[in-house]
Amino acid sequence: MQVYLDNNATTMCDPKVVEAMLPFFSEQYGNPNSLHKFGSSTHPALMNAINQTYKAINASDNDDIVFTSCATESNNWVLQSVWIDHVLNGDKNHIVTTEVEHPSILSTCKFLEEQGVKVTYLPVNEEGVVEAHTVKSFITDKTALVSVMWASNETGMINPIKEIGEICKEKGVLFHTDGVQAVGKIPVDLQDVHVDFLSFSAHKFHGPKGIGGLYIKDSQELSPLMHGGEQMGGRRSGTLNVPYIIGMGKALELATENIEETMAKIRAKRDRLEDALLELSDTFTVGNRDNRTPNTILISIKGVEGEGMLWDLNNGEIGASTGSACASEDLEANTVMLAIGADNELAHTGIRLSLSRFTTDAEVDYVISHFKNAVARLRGISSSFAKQAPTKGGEVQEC
Ligand SMILES: Cc1ncc(COP(=O)(O)O)c(CN[C@@H](CS)C(=O)O)c1O
Repeated sequence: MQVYLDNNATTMCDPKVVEAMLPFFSEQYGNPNSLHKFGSSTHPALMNAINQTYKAINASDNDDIVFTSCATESNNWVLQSVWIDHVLNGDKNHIVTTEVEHPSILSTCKFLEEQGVKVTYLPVNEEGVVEAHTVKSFITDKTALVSVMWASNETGMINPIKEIGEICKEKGVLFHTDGVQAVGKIPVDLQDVHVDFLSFSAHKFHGPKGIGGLYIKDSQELSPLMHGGEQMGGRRSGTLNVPYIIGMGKALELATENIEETMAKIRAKRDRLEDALLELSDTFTVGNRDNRTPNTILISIKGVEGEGMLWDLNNGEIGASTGSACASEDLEANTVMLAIGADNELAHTGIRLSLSRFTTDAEVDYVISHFKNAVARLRGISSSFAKQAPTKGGEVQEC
């Protein structure tokens, strides 16, 4: 049995999404900006996809949604253009973000620091969540932007975005949220939550890789990163990726049409899996389930290196990760586990399991069985663990 439990890295394209996309590769393949029928024949489906996208996040007609190639582009666009508009051409010089953002935020902030921008990387609490009062305390009159992810790709933990948005609105500071792990997974209602910018990416909610978007509140000014061609009203030049935009729209419709019911079904499987794995001695999972995306588990297994566990799971045809795929090449400790206070040894034991609406009960049963056997195998050969007698209480005593 093959079981895919790395849906926070990317998801399978829903077959219904593929079906919606197909006609726009070799039948209705015109450039939407062309004046002839080959181009204009794509417009009805494009408009439908745009409407599906607006509906999925409850954006208003006054707002802009600009299609990008991915959330990494969307994140880079917001950070670099706020720098251009409000630092280089304004009187601001400060950005507030968190220690646990995705590399596309953290690396871009590092680049901006090299250009002289002051960046505050806020700590997270023991649950991996940034607290709204902490954000408030670091905003100054020189702050150009606050950027806090809606939900963590590593832990699934959900940040207090509504509170932070109210603080930023009150202080007159622009607010960006990286919504990649929220859109299509939990309710995102931008008439209820104040954000100026929101990044999202289709391959996180069973759409195609290579298409994402940036929500821009009230269609406010934001210098373009991509010039030439004037598509999207000049906000993001480049020929529109018609099949992928249509695929993203369909994926959003499928992901959000009964989102509460879908979340409940995924959470039931996740909780059953998490409860079973926590029966193993000296394990813990990060974060309160009630404040976590319904599909994610970040579990620490004392005495078992994350990479070794991944290898064993992979041998059992189970796909998981030690954290963000972007960081999977390096054998560094999980940065989020370090940020919540785990020591370096423990931070190397994290395994991220992320389910989807396609995960079955039979797959969960298989993973439970294989995971427990793998832990027993790996602990049996672990020098650091073998000497210790695991206890129910989790406090392991020297033999
Ligand atoms: C919160 C967050 N923000 C941005 C991205 C990047 O999305 P792209 O569309 O691939 O550019 C991701 C993708 N995180 C994957 C791959 S690194 C993970 O394994 O966690 C994300 O989770």
